[in-house]
Amino acid sequence: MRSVIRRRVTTMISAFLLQSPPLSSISPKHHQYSLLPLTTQRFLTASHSFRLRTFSTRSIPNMQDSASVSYLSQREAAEIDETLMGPLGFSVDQLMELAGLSVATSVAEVYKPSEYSRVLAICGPGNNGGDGLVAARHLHHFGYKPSICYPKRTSKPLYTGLVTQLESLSVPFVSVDDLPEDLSKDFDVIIDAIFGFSFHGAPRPPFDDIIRRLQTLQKRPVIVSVDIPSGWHVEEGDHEGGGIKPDMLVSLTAPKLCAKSFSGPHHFLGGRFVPPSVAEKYKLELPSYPGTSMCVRIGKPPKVDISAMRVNYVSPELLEDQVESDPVLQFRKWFDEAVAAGLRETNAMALSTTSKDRKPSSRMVLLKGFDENGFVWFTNYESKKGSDLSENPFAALLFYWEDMNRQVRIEGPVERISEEESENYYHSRPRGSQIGAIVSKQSSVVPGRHVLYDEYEELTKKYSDGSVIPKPKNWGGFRLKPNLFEFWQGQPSRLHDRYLFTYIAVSWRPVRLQYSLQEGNPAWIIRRLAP
Ligand SMILES: NC(=O)C1=CN([C@@H]2O[C@H](COP(=O)(O)OP(=O)(O)OC[C@H]3O[C@@H](n4cnc5c(N)ncnc54)[C@H](OP(=O)(O)O)[C@@H]3O)[C@@H](O)[C@H]2O)[C@H](O)CC1
Ligand SMILES: Cc1cc2nc3c(=O)[nH]c(=O)nc-3n(C[C@H](O)[C@H](O)[C@H](O)COP(=O)(O)O)c2cc1C
Ligand SMILES: Cc1ncc(COP(=O)(O)O)c(C=O)c1O
Ligand SMILES: [K+]
Repeated sequence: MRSVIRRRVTTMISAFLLQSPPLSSISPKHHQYSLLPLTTQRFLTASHSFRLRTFSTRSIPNMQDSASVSYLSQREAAEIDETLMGPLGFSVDQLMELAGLSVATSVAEVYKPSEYSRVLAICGPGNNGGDGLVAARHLHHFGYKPSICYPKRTSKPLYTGLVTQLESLSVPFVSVDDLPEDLSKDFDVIIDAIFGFSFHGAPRPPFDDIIRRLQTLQKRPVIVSVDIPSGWHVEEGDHEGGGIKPDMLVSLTAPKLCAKSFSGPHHFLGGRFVPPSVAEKYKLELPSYPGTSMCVRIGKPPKVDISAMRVNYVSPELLEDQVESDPVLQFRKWFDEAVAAGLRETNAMALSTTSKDRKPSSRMVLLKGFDENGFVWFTNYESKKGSDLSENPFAALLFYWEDMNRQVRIEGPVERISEEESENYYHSRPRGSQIGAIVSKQSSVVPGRHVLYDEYEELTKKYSDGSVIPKPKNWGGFRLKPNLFEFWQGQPSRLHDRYLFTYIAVSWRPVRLQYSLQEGNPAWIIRRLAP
């Protein structure tokens, strides 16, 4: 019996894959690099002079050209939905869960709960409304305070289950009559989950009135539309004008044709469940999703007002008795925490040097070790920083661990490490990087990339037998011996915690200290600084 069912399902899937004609209106533009991820394609088309390189998906924003993403008609959207839930074995609950999660993660990418906690999800009678219920549940778990307006409930177990789940989280349900006239007083974000791709005709009560209120609000919360801005024609968009103007649209599976006329700042796609067979069959051009994310930004990068860009840092307080008396220990603690938090390149630091004419310059380098003797990095001694340091052997290091609202400054004299230490480190590096260090006369002018590549190829051949690649004399490490540290922990309203550690020769004793010497490490003086 089971094998008969399996055979039937297999036949259905093959029939679906082989027979259904591709959707005419979504035929992709011919693309020279169509087998590459879209991000790479864009990179290649934009700049042919660069060689192909792979990006870590976490490292570049996924902003796709809207032209390179497929749009679906109403019929096509419904057909894909049926296919997913038919031969491809998905259930509606599953797709709704994935859709709602994609909406919640998209909201969380743009509207942080610290500023946009009060969310109202207005849910319609169909699956679009169900997506709104699921999104509200996830937003609750992400730290938002959602409320639900769900005037036309259905009695299907899927929906009653979603309502029960929200009620068990004490998420309030508000009736249309109880909604405040001015929605911006009570809500920071409105999730428009009223109508999705099955909307037709003109909105009927009570949704006509709700949509009218969303259109006409003067001062309003941000509006996030799920799949379709409610009231818009699924293909023509806001063809009569005067429809709602969402700030964010989260398209599901693939954007519908109406999304072409979406001009708001944030267009996201949540469809990280579309099997490749569906994308291939319907010739869908879909962006790649970054990392483990359920959503990806599509459309044009948002226009930003740089002067209004700011983050209000919210962190646990850092009080006097919480900082270590030994700054190297304190650094280790924060460094370990940053590594544990999964920050990328925790050891990347800005290194500032000055030349003999006292002009400063900064660049990033990688910290390769630290202890009570100092902080070590490697470079070319004949580079700009190398010559600066021979002219003025003092430097400043700066770490910024953004996700943790933390900054560390370190200053002090610098010296070269021993040849032996440099040799050891050099030979621990990948062979390609060792050859790279020979090839690069760092900070000198190069006529073109080919010069570097030619020499690199030549040396790669030369050392292809695995023999030792000699370290160039001018390549090695520097060690900064700190006489100053500052640990900075971002706090709300710019009232940050800052602790300055200064190294005082033991023979010298300051008279008035704002913060006393601590036992065990008499040489370091710790003072709190005003932010
Ligand atoms: N694979 C996917 O793309 C997924 C999509 N999901 C979400 O599902 C919606 C589509 O859901 P569906 O249930 O088919 O339709 P809607 O939510 O758009 O709404 C249908 C209900 O709305 C009523 N309706 C339609 N027009 C009107 C109107 N003018 N006024 C009032 N009410 C209207 C309709 O009633 P009818 O009596 O008119 O039939 C229905 O009750 C899609 O957009 C996604 O959000 C899945 O959740 C995940 C997978
Ligand atoms: C994250 C990051 C880490 C880097 N690490 C090093 C490094 O450890 N050593 C190095 O010589 N250059 C490193 N670089 C390159 C430098 O920033 C810089 O371009 C190069 O050293 C030349 O600098 P200079 O001309 O000021 O000497 C790094 C760049 C980045 C973005
Ligand atoms: C030119 C150069 N040298 C050295 C380094 C240090 O890193 P590693 O020794 O891990 O290659 C970097 C890191 O980006 C670099 O760009
Ligand atoms: K909607």
